[in-house]
Amino acid sequence: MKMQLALDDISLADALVLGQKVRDYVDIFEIGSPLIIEAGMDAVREFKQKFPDKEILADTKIVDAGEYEADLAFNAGADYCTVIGITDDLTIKECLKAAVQNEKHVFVDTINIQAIDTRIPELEELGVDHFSVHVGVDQQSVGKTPLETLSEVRKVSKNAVISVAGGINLSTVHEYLSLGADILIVGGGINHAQDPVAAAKELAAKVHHSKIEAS
Ligand SMILES: O=C([C@H](O)CO)[C@H](O)[C@H](O)COP(=O)(O)O
Repeated sequence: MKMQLALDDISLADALVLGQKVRDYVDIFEIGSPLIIEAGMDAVREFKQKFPDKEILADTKIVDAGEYEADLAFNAGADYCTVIGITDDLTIKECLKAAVQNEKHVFVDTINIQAIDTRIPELEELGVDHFSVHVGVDQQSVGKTPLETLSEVRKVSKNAVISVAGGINLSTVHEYLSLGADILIVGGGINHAQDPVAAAKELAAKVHHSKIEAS
């Protein structure tokens, strides 16, 4: 299992400093949506340049102009971008087209998909093979977690790469280790920890010792 660090409510300068300190523990650096809004694709470019041995995910959360926006992320050096699963199939297909052209990948974010059992097969029919099971920060504030959706997606997905995100931290990580995700995403659980480097180290030890390997 891989660990992805989501860099969300942090400045680009601070993110680069944190990235340097935790680089040994992190497999994928995620340039989070708030950081993209603040710093744009320069954040992706800077991370790719400073950490060429790491995978970079741009959490673009695309909802329209799929090919154009996905290209922005790939051209900046992202290995992955994200598109919202409840958006139009045309947009999903345009993102997939950009991914194929750039030899990169698109994660479809499951945020707010109501019917997992029908939407996941529909998306796989379009060619989707990467899902990010995600409960956003606003839904987390009313007690939601991605646990149930992760089990559902694992059950209905044919063979996709699956990541999981939404309030995962040192106290809750054990609940996710055996549920079949390939990538565990942590944002606040590291960034907001009292000691972010120690939290990253401890989380990585658990995640990397989990039996499930990312493809
Ligand atoms: O995608 C995210 C969210 O929508 C804010 O952009 C976060 O990166 C994701 O939820 C992981 O962060 P935590 O929930 O703080 O672990």
